[in-house]
Amino acid sequence: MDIFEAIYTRRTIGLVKEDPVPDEKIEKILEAATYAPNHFRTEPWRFFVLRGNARNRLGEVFAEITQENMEDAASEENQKKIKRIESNPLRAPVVIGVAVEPSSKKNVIVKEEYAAVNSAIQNMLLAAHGLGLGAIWRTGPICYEEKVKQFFQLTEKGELLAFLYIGYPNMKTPKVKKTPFQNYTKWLDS
Ligand SMILES: Cc1cc2nc3c(=O)[nH]c(=O)nc-3n(C[C@H](O)[C@H](O)[C@H](O)COP(=O)(O)O)c2cc1C
Repeated sequence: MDIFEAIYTRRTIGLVKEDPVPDEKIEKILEAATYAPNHFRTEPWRFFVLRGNARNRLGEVFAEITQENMEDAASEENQKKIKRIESNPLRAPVVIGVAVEPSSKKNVIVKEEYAAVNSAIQNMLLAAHGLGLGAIWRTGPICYEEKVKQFFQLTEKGELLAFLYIGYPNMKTPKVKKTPFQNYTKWLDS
């Protein structure tokens, strides 16, 4: 796929089939991630490929966090919400957690470590699209909870930046209207 075709036709695909994704495709996505720019070549990305029951284990962590943050977790409505959130990681056959582990090398600016990982994530989304897969980048406050960090055994400085839910698309590609770049651009020539 031509690079511009990939960029212009990639859309967030929130609904995917349960069909498994071959390891080779997952590996290509991970490899694409590692080609992202990263200042001082710190390679601050960490990947966690969750499939099968690992997704249930993540769901249990989501449920615990949700429950702890509720005033009345026992109410019928809240119990339903907890169950729904617990099942969230089952929405795709593959969930890749992408985290940043900022390097402690001299001169490294932490913000830039985040920038590198976010660039890697975009590479992953484009690679998934190029391989005929659908993907959605999911976050929300739960992403940044201590228990999620513990689940992935991140260091104190580490942070989970994305859950990429990946599978074969099970929805029509949404149409989006993009704001022309002119609206956000100033050309400075002198
Ligand atoms: C940092 C980040 C976090 C996101 N988190 C979510 C999320 O939690 N749930 C969701 O539905 N989409 C999430 N998205 C995806 C955006 O909603 C999506 O990219 C946006 O709607 C534009 O659609 P497009 O990707 O098809 O252009 C996230 C995107 C980014 C960059």
